[in-house]
Amino acid sequence: MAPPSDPNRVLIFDTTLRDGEQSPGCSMNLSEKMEMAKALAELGVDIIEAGFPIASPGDFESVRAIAQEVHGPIICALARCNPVDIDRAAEALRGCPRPRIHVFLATSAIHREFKLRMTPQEVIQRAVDGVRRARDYCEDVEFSPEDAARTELDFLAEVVERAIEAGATTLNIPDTVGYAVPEHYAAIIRHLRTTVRGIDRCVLSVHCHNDLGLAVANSLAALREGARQVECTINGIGERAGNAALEEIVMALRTRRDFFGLTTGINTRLLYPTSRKLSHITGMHVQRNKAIVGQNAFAHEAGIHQDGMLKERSTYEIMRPEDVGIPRTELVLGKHSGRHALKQRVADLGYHLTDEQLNRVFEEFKRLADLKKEIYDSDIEALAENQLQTGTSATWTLVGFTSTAGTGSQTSAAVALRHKDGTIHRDAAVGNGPIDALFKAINRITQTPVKVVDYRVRAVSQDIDAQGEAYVEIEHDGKRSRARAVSVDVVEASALAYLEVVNRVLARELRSRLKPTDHIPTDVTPAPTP
Ligand SMILES: CC(=O)SCCNC(=O)CCNC(=O)[C@H](O)C(C)(C)COP(=O)(O)OP(=O)(O)OC[C@H]1O[C@@H](n2cnc3c(N)ncnc32)[C@H](O)[C@@H]1OP(=O)(O)O
Ligand SMILES: CC(C)C(=O)C(=O)O
Ligand SMILES: [Mg+2]
Repeated sequence: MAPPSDPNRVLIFDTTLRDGEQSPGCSMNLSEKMEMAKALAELGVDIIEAGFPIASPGDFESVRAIAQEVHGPIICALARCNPVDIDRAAEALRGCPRPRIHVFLATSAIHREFKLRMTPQEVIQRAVDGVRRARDYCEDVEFSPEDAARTELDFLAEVVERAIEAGATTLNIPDTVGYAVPEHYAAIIRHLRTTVRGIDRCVLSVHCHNDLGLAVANSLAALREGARQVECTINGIGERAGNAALEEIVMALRTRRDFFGLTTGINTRLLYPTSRKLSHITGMHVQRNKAIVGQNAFAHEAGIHQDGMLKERSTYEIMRPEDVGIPRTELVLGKHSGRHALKQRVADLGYHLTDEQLNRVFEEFKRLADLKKEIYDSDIEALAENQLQTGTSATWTLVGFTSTAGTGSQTSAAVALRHKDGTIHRDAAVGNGPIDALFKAINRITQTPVKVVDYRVRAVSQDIDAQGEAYVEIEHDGKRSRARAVSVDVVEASALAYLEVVNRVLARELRSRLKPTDHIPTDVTPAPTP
């Protein structure tokens, strides 16, 4: 592939399905890889490395299917510098409108001596033969001198030059073991750009691992030196500590365009949905404080920050959550929060307190926050109710339920609820699984259909009789409510959490009838990006 006509355009080479899949616990089957490949194409990546066809019949099939069905990006297959690997890669890519074969061979002294057991001259010859064979099949050939960052610089330059002469069109410089630091890696790229003949006709690429937590920093340093393809993965998954995270590189380039002056073709609003899709498929969760896509990436708990955010979001946010596909900034109430954020949340929950009442709620809130890790809306409501004594207590309580589920049979649930007037109401429903059936049965009784936007269960203690915690987040009338409940039975925990949010919706409606006032949204209205 020739370099892009725009010298400032960075090509995003996604290797989630190859290097990412090499993460322990991240193997994907054909249909999962296909689903991810389609999501990556929609995200706007330029190249998808779909797999390593010689690795297994399943990987061969995945590359073949993606090459046939996913159009738009270049589809790339990995091969060692072995004829059999290259032939297999070419076979998997047959019929692909935009194929690329990626051949690699380690060049560092450690790998030459101990792993490959080859002399430097043998390494050069093997690399040249591999690139030539790949070129017999396709015009777009990438070559990677594996462990480049630990390779003698002059030898690295020689191998790269010989690979270009043999027909490589993209030269990728991997920091295979995450050993480089930004200035060092930038110097390697600078050296290659200034000494290797023919390199300006090719795309210079970077591929960094995160063993020292420097994968993104190293990749960005190399882009500053003229590399124009960056290899990365969604959520930074990959061998050991992972690869450079795609979302972090893309948002660094976008947010600091003033500094880098570079662009990508990524639709950034799909970053979060794509990250969620991968977590869902692999079962590998993203840490809460992960940049860009972590649960805390746009959440603020500290009072001083929350106050700043409420006055002007750019005080504490350098990106807008909606630009990465996260619906909104979250002001989380906890022991570090202050009066401004509490006042906003209390108002959002439909309570209208005097300054004196609010001060009392604030004192109680701080006392509670010292005892609890997280403060839920239900806690704030209880504190506000205490001040107002409005009598909007829970409308419905759970009396009991049964649910039936089994292979091949339809799932159903029967529920009994007590209304606060003392009457017992019973109903039943069928659904897609016990939780769906249960929620539907509750809806039939309460006549308060709400939209579930998030639902999760997790064990909160160990062993087979572990307590299960259910988390339910719903949307009603454009407002969100969340609740958690714990029980040894996760279905019961789910029913209790769901009832709590339904009760909250009903209480809010009641309060608005008691004292109609203007709605003050909790969400922070984003200001335009500078
Ligand atoms: C840095 C990277 O991410 S490289 C990609 C790493 N990914 C993977 O290894 C995942 C898929 N791998 C596999 O399924 C298997 O390792 C296979 C099918 C590729 C090979 O399996 P096996 O033939 O049983 O070999 P094994 O993996 O045990 O050893 C690797 C062999 O390849 C050789 N080799 C390693 N890299 C290369 C290369 N780039 N070119 C040629 N030979 C190579 C090794 O020296 C070793 O050769 P030897 O058998 O003569 O000692
Ligand atoms: C195959 C190569 C590019 C690789 O993944 C690495 O060196 O890390
Ligand atoms: Mg790698």
